[in-house]
Amino acid sequence: MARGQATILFRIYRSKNNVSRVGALSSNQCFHSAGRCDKWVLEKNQFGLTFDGRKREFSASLIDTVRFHLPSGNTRFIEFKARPFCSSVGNEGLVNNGTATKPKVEDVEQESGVNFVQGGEEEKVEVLDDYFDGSVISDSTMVESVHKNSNAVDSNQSARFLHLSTRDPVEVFGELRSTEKGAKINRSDFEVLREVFRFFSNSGWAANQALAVYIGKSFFPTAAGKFRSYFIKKCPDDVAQYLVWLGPSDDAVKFLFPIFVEFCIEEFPDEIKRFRAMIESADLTKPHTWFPFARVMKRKIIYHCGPTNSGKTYNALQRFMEAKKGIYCSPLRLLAMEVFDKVNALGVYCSLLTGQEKKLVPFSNHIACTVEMVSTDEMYDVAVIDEIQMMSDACRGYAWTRALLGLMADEIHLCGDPSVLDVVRKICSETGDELHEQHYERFKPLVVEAKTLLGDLRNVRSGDCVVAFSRREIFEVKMAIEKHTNHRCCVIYGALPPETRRQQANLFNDQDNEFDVLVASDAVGMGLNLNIRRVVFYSLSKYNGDKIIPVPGSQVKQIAGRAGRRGSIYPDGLTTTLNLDDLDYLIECLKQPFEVVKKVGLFPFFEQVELFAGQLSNYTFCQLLEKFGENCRLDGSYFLCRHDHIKKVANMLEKVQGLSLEDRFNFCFAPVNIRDPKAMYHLLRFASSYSKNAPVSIAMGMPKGSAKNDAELLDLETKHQVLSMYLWLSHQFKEEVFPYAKKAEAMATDIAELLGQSLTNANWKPESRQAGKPKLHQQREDGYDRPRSLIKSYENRKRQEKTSLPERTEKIPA
Ligand SMILES: Nc1ncnc2c1ncn2[C@@H]1O[C@H](COP(=O)(O)OP(=O)(O)OP(=O)(O)O)[C@@H](O)[C@H]1O
Ligand SMILES: [Mg+2]
Repeated sequence: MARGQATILFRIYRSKNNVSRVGALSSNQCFHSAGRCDKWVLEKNQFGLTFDGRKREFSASLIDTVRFHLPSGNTRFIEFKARPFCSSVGNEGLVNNGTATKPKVEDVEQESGVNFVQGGEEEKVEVLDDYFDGSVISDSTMVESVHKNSNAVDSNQSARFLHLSTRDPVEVFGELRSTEKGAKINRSDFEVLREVFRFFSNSGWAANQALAVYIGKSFFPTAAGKFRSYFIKKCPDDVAQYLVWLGPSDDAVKFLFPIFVEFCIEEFPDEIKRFRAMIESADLTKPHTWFPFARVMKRKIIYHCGPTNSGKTYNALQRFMEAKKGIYCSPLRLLAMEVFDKVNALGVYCSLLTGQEKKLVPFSNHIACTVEMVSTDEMYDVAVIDEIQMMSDACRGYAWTRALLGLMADEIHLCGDPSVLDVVRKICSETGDELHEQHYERFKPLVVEAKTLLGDLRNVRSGDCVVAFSRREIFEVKMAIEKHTNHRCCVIYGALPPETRRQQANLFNDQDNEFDVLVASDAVGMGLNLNIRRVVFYSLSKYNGDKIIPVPGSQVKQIAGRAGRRGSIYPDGLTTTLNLDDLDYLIECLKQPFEVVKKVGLFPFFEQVELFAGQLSNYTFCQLLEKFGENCRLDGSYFLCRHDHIKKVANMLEKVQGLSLEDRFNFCFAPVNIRDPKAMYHLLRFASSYSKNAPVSIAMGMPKGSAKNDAELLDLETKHQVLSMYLWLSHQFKEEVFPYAKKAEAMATDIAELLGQSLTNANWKPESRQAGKPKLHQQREDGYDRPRSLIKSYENRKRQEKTSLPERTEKIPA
């Protein structure tokens, strides 16, 4: 090592009572629940930090700012790229310290004349156990805001308080404890001190850091209040003066915090114990350890990585069919059904398992299932997990994560775009599985037609798929096309049952009929085998349940990529927009590289929720879920999946007496459209009957025929969803309690057929399920509504940057 250089080393001590704890390192001090134990040491220009516990990596993400003193007395700042111990953002919950990230050392070299060398480029901080001889310079750690420039501090005052700022908080606290009565403080100083403590109580940083010693956020204000009374009562004069000098500031908070920790450890051992038990029961860290049987296997993972229409699933399915025993995990019922049909047609016996149906084919060793239904108890030779990028889906991601971590298969084929490749690499290195990557390109490049439809639906052509992002728009487009052209339209959107979507897809694919245009929602982006010549975006904005937003680039890519399919009559894919205004946004989306996903979804098993519930009494199930979300701990590669939908159902079922926690948990996963009051009513009815152990009736009449208007069509959609929910529950719970499953199945089949007939004839104005949803349209006189482009403003901005128009056609390589 060059002269004058120093290496950051971490020495780890086991604490006296062997307690080692996540987040043991606070901003300036090392804490663990047994108290403060650590020291900064410096030897031969090397700087080290003693730390509790065994030799292990710790997360620099838990460190905020560290200021330490070199022997010369110069104050130096080391800023570790900080993340508070507990992230208060979104669903992340507490951040675990499983993986260390490289600290960022800033400004140190310039200020100290000492070069700090960090250990290599890799993400881990090197932890050396053998370096120290234990020589300790001083307890010179102190808290300081990184933003504070020491030059700005009055140097005289600074010198005056130096002994305080560097004092061991244990010592300060010891002094407070042994003092009967503190110094007399004059009124104005007292007011300042009150402000300082108010600032401390309101500090989000302190509340976050307090979690490191298991002071929960709800208890923090109480603890801070008691700390204030205690402190002011016993405060020695020099400490009071120092705080007055610091004033209500981050510096004051960071000075007080370690003393506050000492206070809490002494004053609130029960609260700490309780909160700690709760936190530990909401521990979602190291999810790969949840599947010990999968962990003892040496699995071979093959990632088929590429854009849509590149043969990923095809190749994975070849291995699936060759295997003695295989499982195919699908993102959709529809795709599971398609694989089930295809594989059986090729002579490989295959069963089907979705939430709603179990079709057991005699002698079959293969199974096509939806990803939520995958068994982690069965052994397979080959497993396929399709659309693996869905691991990062905000709501359903956990099902893919669970399949990847838990499947007991010698060979697992993952098919998807490259967005989760990095995370999968990381997961495989944790699980010890062998990862092979196979990269794919589209069979034929996708071509953008820059002419667009010039805002006129009369320019649609045979083989077009017009994509709109609401049910209302879909029907308006269908009506306009059928009114102003000779084309007939098939329709596909999310609320339709898979059978109906399939029937519509077949109608569109079949060349011997007049249905040659497809009008579809984003539901077309995945799963269906469609012969699309050109994907035309009617608009590129959609309602996200809250506001109208531009459709995300990855989704645009996925949908546009449906155009052109190997082996179909349209092997070359084209895409464009209805309006010229939207074109640049489309091109931009297609050119965007796949985003690299950093985190994938997790959701607790029932057993984990049950364990957590054991720590809390008198909480409703919905409140339990909320608390779990607030307090769960996650490793850096995972997020907790959104569960507002689950909470909404949990809330509704609160009034149903006699359901066990497990029943509630299972009912909450029933497939129900929470925005459809009729469907919600039926779910409530099903749960009420179930809780009384009474046979659950369907209590719903069959419609007389196909729909004559949109209200009747909506009714058919709802009826099918309710039947689908009944079937799902019948598989989830005891069949005796849902004795009409066969009848429900027959009714569902008939309704899916009626829906197909209704769509073929539909020529009415659509109604909305939800009143008050913002409209995207402005009425035109020539018979159809034209979307008002939100992309336009975006485009205008872009246009100012560019002067030339796009080329007439543009090839997008992927
Ligand atoms: N080697 C092949 N021989 C014959 N047909 C193929 C071959 N590879 C792919 N195909 C066909 O090309 C089409 C697209 O392939 P596939 O569905 O596997 O693509 P993908 O990359 O999984 O796309 P998606 O994004 O739609 O899931 C399918 O109809 C498939 O049957
Ligand atoms: Mg595929």
